[in-house]
Amino acid sequence: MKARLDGAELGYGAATVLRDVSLTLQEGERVVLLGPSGAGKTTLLAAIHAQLIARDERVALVPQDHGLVPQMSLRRNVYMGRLDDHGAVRNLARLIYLPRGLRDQIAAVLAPLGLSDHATSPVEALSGGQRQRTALARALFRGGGMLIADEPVSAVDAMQAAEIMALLSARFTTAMIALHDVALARSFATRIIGLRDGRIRFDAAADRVTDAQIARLYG
Ligand SMILES: Nc1ncnc2c1ncn2[C@@H]1O[C@H](COP(=O)(O)OP(=O)(O)OP(=O)(O)O)[C@@H](O)[C@H]1O
Repeated sequence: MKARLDGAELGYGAATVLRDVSLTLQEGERVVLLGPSGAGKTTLLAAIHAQLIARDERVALVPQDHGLVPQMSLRRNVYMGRLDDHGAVRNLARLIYLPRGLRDQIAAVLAPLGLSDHATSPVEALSGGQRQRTALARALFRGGGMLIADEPVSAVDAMQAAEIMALLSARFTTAMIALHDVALARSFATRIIGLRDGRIRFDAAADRVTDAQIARLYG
């Protein structure tokens, strides 16, 4: 068992966003969260992330806003996926001078994401799609037992999105990802959770979720 919520109320301060959330996430599941804007997908991802972090599990995270440092190079931002593996002094030294071995490891992650030509560019000079792929590269470089990602392919074209989701599937056996593209969700997920108006509306194996159930989330 990776994570579990049992009748949880999730929200911010006194404001409850999701009520009565019960779910268990098992190793090997690829869960996609679907639901309209504001339904609580980010809130649920944050709750699962907090639980895993509290248990010292290694999680690769792709936040919706990417969480990049704009003034630093793409490859230094990717390096930051492993900051918590080392103390401050070593990190500072590496952020000033990235040793050859690490540059090579980062290059291997950049290549399949089409970012090789931009390794030394500052993130602020990248396009929206390139920034999103930088955040994905950082997650791949970090690795770990689970991926948590919030709309990780919203800024790339459909072809790239499918390729990236396949890459993520190959690298992470367990994942929870918020998506808005239903077709992509169906091709990636082993399980789909539908959220609407502060509640889980359905939670089932992907091949058992009907198009009508999904349409009702957005209707
Ligand atoms: N930091 C916060 N403080 C207070 N309320 C918040 C905060 N973050 C989100 N909310 C509220 O919680 C609700 C759910 O937001 P959340 O970001 O989880 O939805 P979402 O399904 O991820 O939406 P989107 O698809 O637009 O990213 C919204 O009503 C939002 O306004």
